[in-house]
Amino acid sequence: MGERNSYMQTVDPVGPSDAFTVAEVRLTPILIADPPLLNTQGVHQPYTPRLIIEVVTADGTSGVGETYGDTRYLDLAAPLAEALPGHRVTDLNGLFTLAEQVCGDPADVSDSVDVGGLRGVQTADKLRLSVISGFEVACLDALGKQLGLPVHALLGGKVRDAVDYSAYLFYRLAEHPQGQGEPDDWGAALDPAGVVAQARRFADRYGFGSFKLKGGVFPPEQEIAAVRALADAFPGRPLRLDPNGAWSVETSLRVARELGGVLEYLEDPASGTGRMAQVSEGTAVPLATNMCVTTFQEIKEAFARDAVQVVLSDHHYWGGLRNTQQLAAICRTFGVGLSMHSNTHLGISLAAMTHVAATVPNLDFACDSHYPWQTEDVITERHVFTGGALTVCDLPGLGVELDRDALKALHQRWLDDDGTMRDRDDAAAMRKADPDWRTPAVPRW
Ligand SMILES: O=C([O-])C(=O)C[C@H](O)[C@@H](O)C(=O)[O-]
Ligand SMILES: [Mg+2]
Repeated sequence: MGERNSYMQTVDPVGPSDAFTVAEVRLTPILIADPPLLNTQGVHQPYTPRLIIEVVTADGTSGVGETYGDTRYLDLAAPLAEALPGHRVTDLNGLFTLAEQVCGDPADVSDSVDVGGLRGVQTADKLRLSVISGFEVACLDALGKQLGLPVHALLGGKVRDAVDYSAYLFYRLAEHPQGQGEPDDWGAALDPAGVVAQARRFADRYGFGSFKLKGGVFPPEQEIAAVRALADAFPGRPLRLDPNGAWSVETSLRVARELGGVLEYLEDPASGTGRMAQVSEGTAVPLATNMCVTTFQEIKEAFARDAVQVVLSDHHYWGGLRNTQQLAAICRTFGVGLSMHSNTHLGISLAAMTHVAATVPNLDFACDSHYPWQTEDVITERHVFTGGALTVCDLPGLGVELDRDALKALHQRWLDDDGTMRDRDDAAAMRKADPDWRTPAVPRW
């Protein structure tokens, strides 16, 4: 534990040049409560790691960012935090160069599938971009506060005053295996009736008008039945199903045939651009992805083969808010739809998502967000969904304020952890309920 504590680091101010110069960077890894949500890999851990990044400028302005907090991200964030003082928060392009210089040797990263993020194959570039995204958001937040401008204005200005979000439905257990974690009153959702009840509660409480079900958990017939039950309960509402690449091409095509009339899009039915292209060829149901197109390099093949019709952007994946805008422009150019992906996150990331979403003209679909599942936060005022949307904030920066007591408490939880929760591992969490559980081979069905 001792060595890990060094992540809570403060870098001394260096060389005053002007108010925009970064004087100090603080990295605070935290563990946040997460409910027992099921996916094809297993179940969410009772607590999941996030990293909170604070960039303080020479005039004492502090900007905040948030990203993944697993060890492999912390290992890249630490040298970047050390190198950033002396650079300006305006030098966002320089952030990428700096990260390339200090964030380690790409060869050190295995190309295994990223279990926690379910984002396809893990590479050094992807890890580095996810780290940069948190720093970029923190720099933009600081700059916006200094200039008295909201982040969306720094990105060129909002084109909408509210951003629509979709209800993110999960099959789930009533409680974590072995009674760990924080209890909640959602109960289990393991069949169509449970899924509909969960959707009803989301709709009543937050006004969400569209629904996404995380699939790949049960055999496809059961998930088809759940989507049909949703269609009956909410006639005409946009529905999505996302098994995270768990199905074969044949299974994907069968599900597409059966649900063709009710799905807005089918998300990552099969894994990899090749399989997605085969599915796409055989169905008119639009295919969406946050797995086979997650970097600029992956776009060309996927678009050329018409493997996907919708890309789910995610500023953590793509290296920040400005890269998300670039992705949006590419999608617009090629007539590919744009939606927004989410992983377990807190209010800083939701604010960042909302700012960039407000600036993208071709945001064609309501964005995903896990936020309603998160009961803890590090900001003083939680975001409130009204009519399924968030109002775009016009306050300077992101428009959120860090709750330092909450941050301290969640960091303490990270310090107190014996290491088991510091790296998200849904399969390991599932083994607490089923000791024989192994990450299923793909395709699972
Ligand atoms: O749309 C997606 O693929 C996700 O949101 C990936 C996530 O990791 C989700 O499956 C989860 O949190 O279990
Ligand atoms: Mg997905």
